[in-house]
Amino acid sequence: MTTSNTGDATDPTGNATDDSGNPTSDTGDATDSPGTDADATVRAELARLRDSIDNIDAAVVHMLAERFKCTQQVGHLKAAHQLPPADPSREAQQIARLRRLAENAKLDPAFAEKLLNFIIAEVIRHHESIADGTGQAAGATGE
Ligand SMILES: C=C(O[C@@H]1C=C(C(=O)O)C=C[C@H]1O)C(=O)O
Repeated sequence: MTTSNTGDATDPTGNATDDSGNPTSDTGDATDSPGTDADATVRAELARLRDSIDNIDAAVVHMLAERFKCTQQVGHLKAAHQLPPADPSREAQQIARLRRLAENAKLDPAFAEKLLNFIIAEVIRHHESIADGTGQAAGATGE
């Protein structure tokens, strides 16, 4: 719910809800309204799906953290051997591969490409900082 919302919304069944998603017209008696059971079912399904979304988001964060630990090491290796921060031919291979994986997984390949480019741009920024001496020390985790 946004903070700018002043009026009551309706839930997915069209019933009036308050800002917490609770029915405003329901007296709380499970037997008095035909909409009550449906409301509870919808809320339970929404909560179940949101639990899965939260688990997936946590997995994404942990996987990204592991990826950045690897790329930080690559950055130090490159800086130590005067290699350039970016490697466009490697990136082209990764993008082609990720687009194929996305298509097979029924994920929009253009979205997958944008996401990878966003991540790689951040990695290259880190590598540039490591090379110019303003980056994170080797082995530092920030924890
Ligand atoms: C991590 C590297 O450095 C850069 C970042 C990449 C990435 O985040 O996957 C890929 C290529 C490089 O532009 C690398 O060269 O492998």
